[in-house]
Amino acid sequence: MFVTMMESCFNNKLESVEREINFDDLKKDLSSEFLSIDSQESCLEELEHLQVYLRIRPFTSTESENGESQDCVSIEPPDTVLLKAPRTSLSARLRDKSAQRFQFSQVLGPETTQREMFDGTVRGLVKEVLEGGNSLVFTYGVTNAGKTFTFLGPEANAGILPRSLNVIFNSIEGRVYNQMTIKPQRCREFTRLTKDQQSEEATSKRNLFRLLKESDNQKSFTNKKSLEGSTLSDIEGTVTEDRFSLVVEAHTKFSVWVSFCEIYNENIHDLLEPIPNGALKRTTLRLSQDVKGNSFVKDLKWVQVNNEEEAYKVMKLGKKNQSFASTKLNLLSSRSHSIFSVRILRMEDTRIPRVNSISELSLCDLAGSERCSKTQNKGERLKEAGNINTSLMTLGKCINTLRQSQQSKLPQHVPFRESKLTHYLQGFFCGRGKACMIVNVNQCASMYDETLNVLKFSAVAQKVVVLTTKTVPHLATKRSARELSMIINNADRKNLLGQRRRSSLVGWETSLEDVQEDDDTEEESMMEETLQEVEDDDEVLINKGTYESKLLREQLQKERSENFALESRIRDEVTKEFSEFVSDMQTDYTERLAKEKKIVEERAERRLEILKNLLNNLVNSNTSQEELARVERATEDSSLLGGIFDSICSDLAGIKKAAEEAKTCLVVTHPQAGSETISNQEKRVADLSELLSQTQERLSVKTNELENNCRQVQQLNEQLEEARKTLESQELKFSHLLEMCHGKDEMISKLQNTMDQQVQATIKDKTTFDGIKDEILRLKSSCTCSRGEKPSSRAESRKRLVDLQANLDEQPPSKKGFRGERRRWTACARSWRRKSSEVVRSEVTVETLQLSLAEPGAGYRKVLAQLEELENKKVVHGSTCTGPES
Ligand SMILES: Nc1ncnc2c1ncn2[C@@H]1O[C@H](COP(=O)(O)OP(=O)(O)OP(=O)(O)O)[C@@H](O)[C@H]1O
Repeated sequence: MFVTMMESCFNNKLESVEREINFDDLKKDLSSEFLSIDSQESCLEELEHLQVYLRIRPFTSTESENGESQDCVSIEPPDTVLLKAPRTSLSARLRDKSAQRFQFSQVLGPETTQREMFDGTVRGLVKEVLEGGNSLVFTYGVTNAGKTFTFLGPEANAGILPRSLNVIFNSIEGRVYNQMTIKPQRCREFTRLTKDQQSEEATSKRNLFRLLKESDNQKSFTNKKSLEGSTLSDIEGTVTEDRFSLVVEAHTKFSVWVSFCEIYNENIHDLLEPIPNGALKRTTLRLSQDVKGNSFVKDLKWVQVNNEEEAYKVMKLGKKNQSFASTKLNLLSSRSHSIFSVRILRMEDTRIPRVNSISELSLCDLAGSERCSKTQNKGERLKEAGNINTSLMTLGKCINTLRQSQQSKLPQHVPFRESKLTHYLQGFFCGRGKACMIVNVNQCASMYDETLNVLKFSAVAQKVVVLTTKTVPHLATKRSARELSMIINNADRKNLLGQRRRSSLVGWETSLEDVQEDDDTEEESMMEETLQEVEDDDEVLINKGTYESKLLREQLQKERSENFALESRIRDEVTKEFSEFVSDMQTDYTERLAKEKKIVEERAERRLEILKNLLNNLVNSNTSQEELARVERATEDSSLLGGIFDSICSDLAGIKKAAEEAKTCLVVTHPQAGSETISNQEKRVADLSELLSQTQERLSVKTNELENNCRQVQQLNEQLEEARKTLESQELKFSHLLEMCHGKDEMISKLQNTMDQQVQATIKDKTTFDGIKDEILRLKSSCTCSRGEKPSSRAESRKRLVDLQANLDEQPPSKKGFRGERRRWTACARSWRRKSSEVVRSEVTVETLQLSLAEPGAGYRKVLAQLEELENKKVVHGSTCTGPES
C-alpha cells in the first residue's frame, strides 16, 4: 500500500523527467546528437533524502563581548544539534521546552575549516558533475549566519565556489576543450557556433575580462587587498592541489562554461552583463522551462573558461555587480540570491566533435531571512528584505508541500511558480540531479528564535525525498547493436513506465507548471544536419525482439526488488517517525495537562479561600465596596479558569485529531505495525480524555460552589446596602426630632418664665389690692366714726375715698374679677404642667426610638408614625398653649 502511495508521489517526478518515448522519438534523439544528449545516456534513477548540512559559525569578538554566548547551540557529533533557549527568549518563556534536537546529514561546528566544509559537503557533488550528473548546492540561513563566508569566503580562506572551480580544473587538467565551436543552450542542449559566432564569443569574453582589469586597476589605487583586486594566486595558498582521477577515453575533452546571475527583488539580472555608466535600470531576464520541466534563464550569458583563473575572474566580476548593502546586523549583507552555474560538456574531440554529456553544477548563495525589527531597515533595504523573506517563505512552502505530498496519498500542487527562486530550483527537486542544502546558523542568544525557525525548516527539508537521475555518458564513438538495443529498451521502459504512471495520476509539476519554449527553429536546422550522420550508421540493425523481452524481464525483476527494498525502508522510516512524533506529542501534552491541572486546582483553592475570607469580612465589616471588588476579581479568575479549561479541551481535540491522522497514516502505511501503536495511542488518548473529564467534573463542582458563594455574597451585599440607606434616613429624621425637641424645650422655658412673671405680678396685685381694701375698710370705719365731725373733714375723707376708689378702679375691678383672673392663670399653669410632663414623655419616647433605630431593619414605620403623632401633638399644643395676654 505504501509503495502505491510513495509511487504516486514519485511517479509525478518521473513523469517530469521522462516524457513518452517511442521509436520515432528514439530516432529523433539519435539523430539530434548535437542538440540533446538524453538519448545517449543511461539514466540511473535513485531516491534519496535531500542532503542537509548544518554549519555553525563561531562568535565574533563583538558578539562575545555583548554576552551573546549563552550555550544555545551544542553539537552531538556527528549529525545532531541541540538547541537550548536563552533566558531572554520569547520562545523560552512561552514554551517550557528547554532543549530541542535536530538531525542533519552532518553537523559542522564553529571550528570547521573551509577545506573540511568543502570536503564534507560539496566535493562529492563536484565529482558527480564531472561524471555527468547535475548538482545543486544552496546555502540557507538568517542574515549574518555565514552563508557568503561559506559560499565565497574571504580571499585568504576560499569558500565552496572557488574550491569547486579548483577541483574541476585540476581534475580535467590537460583535457580542456578550449575551442568555442559548441556552446550549451537552454537546459540540456547545445548548439554549434559558426565562425562568426565563435569570434563574437571570443570578443565578448575579452571585453569581459578587460572590464574586470579596469575595475581592478581602479580599485588598486584605493584598496590593494580587496576581494575584487585579488588574483587566483592569492587564494592558491589556501586551496591545495585537489583533484579527482577521472576514467575517460583518449579523445575525451571537457568544455567548461560558466554563468552568474542574481535574483534581486524578484527580477533576474545577469551579473556578467556590463552595466553602462549612469544606467538606472538593468536588463531583466526571463525564466523558462524546457519540455522536461527544467528551468533555465533565457538569454543568460555563458562564458567559456579554459582554466581556473578565468573562471575565478568571471566569479569576481559577477560578485562586483552583485547587490550588497550594509544592514544593522551585517556590514556586507547580500541583498539578492546569487546563482553561479558551471556547465561541463563532455566531448569527443574527433574530426567532428561530439558531445557525450552535459552536466551542471549550480551553486546558490541565498540572501538571509531577516526580521525588520532587528535590522531596522527602511526604504529600499526594507523592500529587498520583503522580497527575500517572501521567496524564502515560498521555498519553505514548496519543501513542506513536497514532504506532505510524499506522505499523503494524493499528489499536491507544489507552488514552485510563486517565486523566481523556487521556479529556478524546481528541476532539482523533481529529478534533475542531486540537491544539497547548507544551513548556516550563528549561536547568538539574540538570534535564538530565528535560528529555531531555520532549524525547524531544515528538519522538514531533511526528510524530503528527491529523485536523482544520474546520467552515465556513453563513451564509445560508435554504438554496437547491443548498446543501441539497450537504448531502445530503456526508451521502451520509460514509455511503459510513463504510460502506467500517467494512467494512475496526473503529474503535478509537469501538468501544472510546465511551460514549453517555442523558439525551436535553430534546433530543427541542426537536427536535419545531424540526422544524416546517424542514418549512415550501418550498425543500427537491431535484433530488437530478442533483447527486448529478456532485458525487460531483467529490468522488471530489478525494479521489483528495488521497489521492495524501498518500500520496507520507507515503511520503517515512516513508522519510526510517526511513533516518535506521537510519543513526543503525548509526553508534551501529558506534561502540559498535568501542569494545567495543577494550576487549575491551585487557582480554585485560592479562589475558595478568597471567597471564604470575603464572606467573613462581609459579615464583620462594613467595607462592602472593597469586598465587592474582591468578589469581582474572584469572578474574573473564574472566567480565566474557564478559558484555561477551554484551551485544555481544544488541546485535547488537537491530540485526538493528530492521533486520528497518525492512525490513518499508519493504517495506510503499515497496517500490522501501526495497529499496535494506534491502540496504544488510543488508550493513552482515552486515559487523557478520562483525566480531563474528571478535571472537568471537579472544575464544574468548584465553579458551582463559587457561583453559589457569589450569589450569597451579592444578596448580603444588597441587604447591607438597604440597611445602610435606612439607617441614613433614620438618622436624618432623628436629627429633625432632636431639633424639634430643642425648640419645644425653649418654648417651655419661655412659657415657664412668663408664667412665673405673671404669678409674681398677680401676687403683687393681690398685696396692693389687700392694702387698698384694708384702707377702704379703715376709711369706711373712720367715715362712720366721723359723722359727728366737721363737714370739712368729712369732705376730705370722702375725697380720699373717691381717690382710693379711683385707684381701685385702676386695679383689678373687684375681688370677683381677680378670682376669675386667678382661676384662668391656674388653669393655664395646670395646662403647662401637663404639657411639660408630655414633653418629658416625648423625650423618653424619642430615646426609645433612637434605641430601636440602632437596630437595622426594626419597625421603622412604627417609629415614624409615633414621631408624626408626637409632631401633631406638638402642633396642637403649640396652637392652644398661649398664655394670658396680660
Ligand atoms: N565560519 C566562519 N568563521 C569565521 N567568521 C565567519 C564564519 N562564518 C561567518 N563569519 C563572519 O560572520 C559575518 C557574517 O557572515 P556572512 O556575511 O557570510 O553572513 P551571511 O549569512 O551571508 O549574511 P547575509 O545573509 O546578510 O548576506 C562575516 O563577518 C563573516 O566574516
